[in-house]
Amino acid sequence: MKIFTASQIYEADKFTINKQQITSDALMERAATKLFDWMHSRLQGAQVKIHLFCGIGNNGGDGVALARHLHEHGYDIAVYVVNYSEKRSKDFLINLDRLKERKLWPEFLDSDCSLPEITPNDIIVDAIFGIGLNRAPDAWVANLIKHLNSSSAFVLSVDIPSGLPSNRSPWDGEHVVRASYVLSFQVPKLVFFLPETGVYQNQWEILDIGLDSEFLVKTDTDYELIGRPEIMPMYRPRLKFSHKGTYGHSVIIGGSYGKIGAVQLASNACLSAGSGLVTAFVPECGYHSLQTSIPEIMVLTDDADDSISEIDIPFVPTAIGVGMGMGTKDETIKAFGSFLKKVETSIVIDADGLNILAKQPNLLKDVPKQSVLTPHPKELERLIGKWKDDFDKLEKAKSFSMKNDCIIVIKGAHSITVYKDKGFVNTTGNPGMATAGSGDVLTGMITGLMAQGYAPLQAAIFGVYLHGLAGDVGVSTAGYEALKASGIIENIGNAYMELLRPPNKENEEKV
Ligand SMILES: NC(=O)C1=CN([C@@H]2O[C@H](COP(=O)(O)OP(=O)(O)OC[C@H]3O[C@@H](n4cnc5c(N)ncnc54)[C@H](OP(=O)(O)O)[C@@H]3O)[C@@H](O)[C@H]2O)[C@@H](O)CC1
Ligand SMILES: [K+]
Repeated sequence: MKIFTASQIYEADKFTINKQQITSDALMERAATKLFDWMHSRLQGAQVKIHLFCGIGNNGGDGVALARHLHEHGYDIAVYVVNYSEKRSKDFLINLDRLKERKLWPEFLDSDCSLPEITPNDIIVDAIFGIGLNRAPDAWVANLIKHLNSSSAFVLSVDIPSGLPSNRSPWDGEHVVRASYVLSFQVPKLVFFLPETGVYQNQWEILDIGLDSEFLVKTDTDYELIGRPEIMPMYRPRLKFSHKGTYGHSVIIGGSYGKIGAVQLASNACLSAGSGLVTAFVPECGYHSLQTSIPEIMVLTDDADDSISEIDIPFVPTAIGVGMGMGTKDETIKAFGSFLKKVETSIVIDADGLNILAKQPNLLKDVPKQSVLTPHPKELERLIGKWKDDFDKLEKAKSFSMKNDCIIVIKGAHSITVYKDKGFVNTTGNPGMATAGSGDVLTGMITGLMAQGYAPLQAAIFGVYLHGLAGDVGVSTAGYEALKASGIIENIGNAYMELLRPPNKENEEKV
C-alpha cells in the first residue's frame, strides 16, 4: 500500500472532486459517515459521554459533521470548537451551520476558557488538527492537548493525532494528542511507523473514503507499506523437478571466540529460509560447536583460532552473508578488506561487517553493487552519521544508498528497507523480537533468499517480512518475553505456511 505525503493527499482530494463531480463538502460527508459507522457499529447506541474537540479547518469539519450523525442517533455528545484561528474552512462552516440548525450549540474554546471536565470512562474524539498542521500549536491549545492526554479517557483521533505533523517530528512531544486509536482517511501516514512519532498512537485503521483510484494507482510515492498483498507476488515457489543445487549455496562468514552462536543462528536461518546448501566460514574455535549443533551445514575454518584473519572460500557461493560476531580486530579488518576486493556479486553485510565499513569508509567502494546492509540503530549512526530526527535519518539513509548503490535495512519496530529514493515499510514483527541474535537470523534469511534467486532488494523486503512473521507466529506460543532468536528460526516454516494460507481458509474450516 502506498504511503502518500500530505500534499499528495490534497492532490488526491482535488482530483477526486473533479473526476467524480462532487463537492468538497460531499467528500467530508463521506469521511464523517465512515467515522460514524465505525463508532456506531462498536457502541451500538451506548450512552457513554462523547466529547468531540473540533478545530476550525477540515479536520474540525469532519468532527463537527460526525457530531451531527452521533446526535441524530441519540448519542450523548458534547461538542467543543477549538477556536485557534479566524481562518475557518468553508466546509467546517457548512457543517457548523448544520449543527446549529439542529439546535446544537458547541462550546467555543479559546485562550481564556476553562478546560472541560472529562472522566476516564468518557470517549474523546480528537478532530483539532489534521494533516494541515504546519506550526507548533499555541500555548493554550497545547495546554488543552495535555489536558486531554491526562484524562485517561479513550481517545479516537480523526486522520492523525492532533499536534503531530505529517512530515517532521513534533515541536514538543507533550503537545501531541496520545491517541488510543486513529481512524486515518484512505492511506496510512508515514509518521505512524517511525520510532519517534509512532508512539503517539496505539492503533490505526484506514477508512476508505473513495479517493479516486486512478490517482492512487498512478501516483508514485517515496514510501510503500509492505503487507501480504505486496509480498505474495515476490514469492518464488519451489519447483517439483528441482534439487538442492537449484536453491543455491550460501556462505555465512563471521564469528570469533565466544561469538560463534551468531554464525550458528545465521546459518540455521539461512537453511530454514530455503537455501539449498549452507557453508559457515568461522575461526577454528567454532568448528566443533557448528558441526554438532547443525548437522545440515558444512563448515570451513580460518587458520586462526579465535578470530577471522583470512577469508578463503574455495568455490563461488551463490550468496554470502558476512559480519555477525566477527569482531573488529586489525587482522579481521584486513581480511574483510581483501575479501571485499575479491567478491563480485551482491552480499549481505551485518554487525561487525558494518562497523568495519564505518571505521574504514574507504572500503565502501569495494562493496559489490546492490549489497544489503542490515544495521541496528547504533550501526546505522556509525555509517550515516547522527540525525536530527527520523525524517532526517531516512533522508541520510537514502543518500547513502544512492551514493553507494546499496540496500539498507533500517531495523526497528517497523523495519524500513531503503533503496535509493524509495523506502519499504514492514508491517510484521513484534517487541518479542527485540532479543539477542534476532538480527543474525535476519541476515541469514536474506542470504538464504538471495541464494534461491531473489534479487537483493526483493530478498531484503521479503526477508524482513518473513522474519517478522516468524516472530509473530513465535510469540503466539512463546510470549513476548520468552521468544528467542532460535524460536524465530523454528517458526520460519510456519511463517511460509502462514504466507501461503489462502485468506479464507479459516472461514472454510469453521463451516
Ligand atoms: N483529502 C482527504 O483525505 C480529506 C481530508 N479531510 C480532512 O481534512 C484534513 C485537513 O484539513 P485542513 O487542510 O483544513 O487542515 P487542518 O489540519 O484541519 O488544519 C486547519 C488549518 O489550521 C492552520 N494551522 C496549522 N497549524 C496551526 C497551528 N499550529 N495553529 C493554528 N492554526 C494552524 C492551517 O492553516 P493556515 O493558518 O496555515 O493557513 C490549517 O490549514 C484532514 O486531516 C482530514 O481530516 C476530510 O475532510 C475529507 C477529505
Ligand atoms: K486529529
